[in-house]
Amino acid sequence: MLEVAEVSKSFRGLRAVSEASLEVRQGEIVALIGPNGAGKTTLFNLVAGAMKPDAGSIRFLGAEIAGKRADQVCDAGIGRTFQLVKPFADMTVLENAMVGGFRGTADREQARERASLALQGLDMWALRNRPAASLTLPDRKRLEVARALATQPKLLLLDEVMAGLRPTETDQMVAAFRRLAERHGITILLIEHVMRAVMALAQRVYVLHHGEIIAQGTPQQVTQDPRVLESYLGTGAVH
Ligand SMILES: Nc1ncnc2c1ncn2[C@@H]1O[C@H](COP(=O)(O)OP(=O)(O)OP(=O)(O)O)[C@@H](O)[C@H]1O
Repeated sequence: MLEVAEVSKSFRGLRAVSEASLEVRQGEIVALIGPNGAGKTTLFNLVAGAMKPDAGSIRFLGAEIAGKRADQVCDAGIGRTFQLVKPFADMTVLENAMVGGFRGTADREQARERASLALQGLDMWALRNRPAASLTLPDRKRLEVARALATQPKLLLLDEVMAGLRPTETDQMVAAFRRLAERHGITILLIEHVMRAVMALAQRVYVLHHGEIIAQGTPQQVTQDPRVLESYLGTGAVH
């Protein structure tokens, strides 16, 4: 479904992503892990059209999307969340989710329907009339996912949506993503530091370090890889 091939991106001489390649198949849940500053969000930004790669190719469903604008990538079927969640505070939960629901349509009812489905899928329906400003951090994170889901993506990019959650809250979100994948066939690529979630969710994991993919495999394989232990998991930086 997604094929990232030898993609690079530098910022004034700093090579944030260096010839990185990865692929996500239809129906998979794949995790991208690595230390702070490894280039994970930059790689997401390249896929999602927020930035243009200096080199390399990014194909989605067989079509080249490298260098396309964010709205074009979204229209092609890739939804994303942002690490810093900033809902429209005065709008309700439903209205915030509807912002995603208007992708490719100006029909208010259609947007409401998509947003409602997204909120139900994340067990947030009961909160629909609350102002977003009143939400707790975990609920703001879920709302960010709901907004992305309401765009009805084929591929969902999740950027650290479980950071700051308690273990029980993490488990609830993991269960919600499992349901989404199983019932709605959504494919997920997630950046995550919470290894509890990675181990429970991901079928395959890529490890990024200094912009390079240094390991890939099942969660069990990568967590036993000496390079991964040295650069990341052994550092005590993960939960
Ligand atoms: N727009 C930008 N301009 C300049 N440098 C940037 C920009 N975005 C990212 N960087 C730099 O690129 C490197 C990779 O950053 P990135 O945010 O992609 O890492 P990350 O793996 O997502 O980290 P974290 O886990 O902390 O979110 C860092 O050194 C960062 O400072």
